[in-house]
Amino acid sequence: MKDLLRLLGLFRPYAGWIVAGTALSIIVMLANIGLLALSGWFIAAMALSGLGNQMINYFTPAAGIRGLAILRFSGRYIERLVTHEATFRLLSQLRVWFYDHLEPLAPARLQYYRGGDLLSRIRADIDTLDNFYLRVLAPTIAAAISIALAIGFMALFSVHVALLNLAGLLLAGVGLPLLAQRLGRAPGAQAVQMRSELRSTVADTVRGMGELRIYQAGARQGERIAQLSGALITPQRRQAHINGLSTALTGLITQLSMWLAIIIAIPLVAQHHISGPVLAMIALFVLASFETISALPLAFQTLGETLAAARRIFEIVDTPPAVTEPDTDAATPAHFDLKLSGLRMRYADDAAWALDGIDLHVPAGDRLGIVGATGSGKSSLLNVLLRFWDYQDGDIRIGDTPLRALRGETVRGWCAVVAQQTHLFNTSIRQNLLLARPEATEEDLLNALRQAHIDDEIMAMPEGLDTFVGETGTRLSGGQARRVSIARALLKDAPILLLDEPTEGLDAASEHAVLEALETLMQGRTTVLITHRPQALRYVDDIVVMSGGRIIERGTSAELLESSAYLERF
Ligand SMILES: Nc1ncnc2c1ncn2[C@@H]1O[C@H](COP(=O)(O)OP(=O)(O)OP(=O)(O)O)[C@@H](O)[C@H]1O
Repeated sequence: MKDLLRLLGLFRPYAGWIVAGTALSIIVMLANIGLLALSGWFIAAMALSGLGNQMINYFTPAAGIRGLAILRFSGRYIERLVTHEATFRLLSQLRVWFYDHLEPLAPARLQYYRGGDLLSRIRADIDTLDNFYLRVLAPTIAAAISIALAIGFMALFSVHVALLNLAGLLLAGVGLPLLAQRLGRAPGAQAVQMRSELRSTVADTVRGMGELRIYQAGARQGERIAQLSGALITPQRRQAHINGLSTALTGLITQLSMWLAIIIAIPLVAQHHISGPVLAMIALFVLASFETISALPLAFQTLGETLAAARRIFEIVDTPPAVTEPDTDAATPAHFDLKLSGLRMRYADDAAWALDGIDLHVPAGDRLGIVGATGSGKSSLLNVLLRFWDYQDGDIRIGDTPLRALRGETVRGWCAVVAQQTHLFNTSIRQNLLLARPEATEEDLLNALRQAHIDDEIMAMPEGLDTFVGETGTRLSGGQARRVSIARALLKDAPILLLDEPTEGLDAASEHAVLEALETLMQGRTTVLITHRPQALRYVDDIVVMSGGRIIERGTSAELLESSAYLERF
């Protein structure tokens, strides 16, 4: 119930559209019932007048029938327009709303979710939420109002028939759907879960296609996907059975109600309470009134699936970000030097300290190299500086401003990052560069590429700046991708530069080219360079050595690099 109310709250901004769509579907339903009932009356009245040789005004009912028919199809057309427009508006807003909540969780809180699972929540679960309006909310409200009006109208002719009709409608429209919902809840939730699992596995498979081919594991992975897909059929089959049974029972109740209504109404004709044509009208009215509840079984069945999707969405939306942001930013510092004192950080309350009492000072414009064995805490330091993770003890200042007094967005705006795995989007080199500065001119882009020592190589490609880089930059060599990301960092023109193993995995020639590009990038910027490569360390002023989250050695680059024994350790 709590989830349902919360879901309703999400739809509140679209109340106008929802009311319009619902009102139109009520009009269509009532026009349909009216059409059938009036036609029944008209045909019976015409037949009786023929038998009794009586005059009858057939213009008015004929016009009424035509009017109702026009109202029915034009109403249906406008209703579809309105409900679809509302659906698309809702859908786009829901996605943006979800993304707004998702973004602050990256990367810290999202590391526990599989990529495909997140994708499934963004796409399929949001689509399922959208069913709530089209298949649950609108049909339920429309049915409730239409039933009240229809039964009120029937009571004008016969209270008994009205009560019988109401009982039939409640049984088919509420009793059956409730039963179907109970039965459909488990397979509904199961289907959502399994679809998400299937999507995650397919996404994983597509990403790992290369490895699967190398290890000839494609067939095994294919079998796994087939198994998951086969398993999904079981809850879907159960849902289909429930659906079919509920449709069949609805049909049965509809027919029974009509026949019982005729049986109740025949004595009324005999007692001259109603005329013969009204009997025909009553029978067809009862039959047609069941259209009001025709969408309810599906509505109740969909509700289980929708609520399961809503819970998965709310689970993410309710996750608190790893870093608590201040409402407003403190003043921008005059100098971008970095001061860390007594800094301690761990990823969970019961985890070991990833950073355990770090004291550091990088004056503005200076370059600090950090080395250390794997797991010594180097990347954790960058995670904290970038406000992706919070720290538990100690203090970090940019200039004189405490890091915690600054919003993450602001801090990240002052930092350019080049890492071993800087992500390039599957679009053109131009678009990848514009990410850093959307307003950059062609000349700015070429300048950045020149400074990153990659302009010649890119301009030699047939499509130059418009060359597509492929998924995660696979159409570029490792060194080229690294230099494109350096050009991007140059365009950003940020005062602080964070470099995480920027030359890792490159051969000597590529490393040299990347280091030349980095040399330009580092000019005048406060730089923290994490690296294992002795070549790279020649470009920094000071070096600290980390181990187990602590700084165990520090000195100038010249001092430490003199010791060859030291270099061999990392
Ligand atoms: N996202 C994370 N969640 C939980 N623990 C983490 C996370 N990232 C790092 N750790 C842990 O924190 C410690 C420090 O890891 P960190 O990645 O900072 O080391 P590193 O020196 O950068 O290592 P490498 O050179 O391999 O990148 C390790 O024990 C690691 O397991």
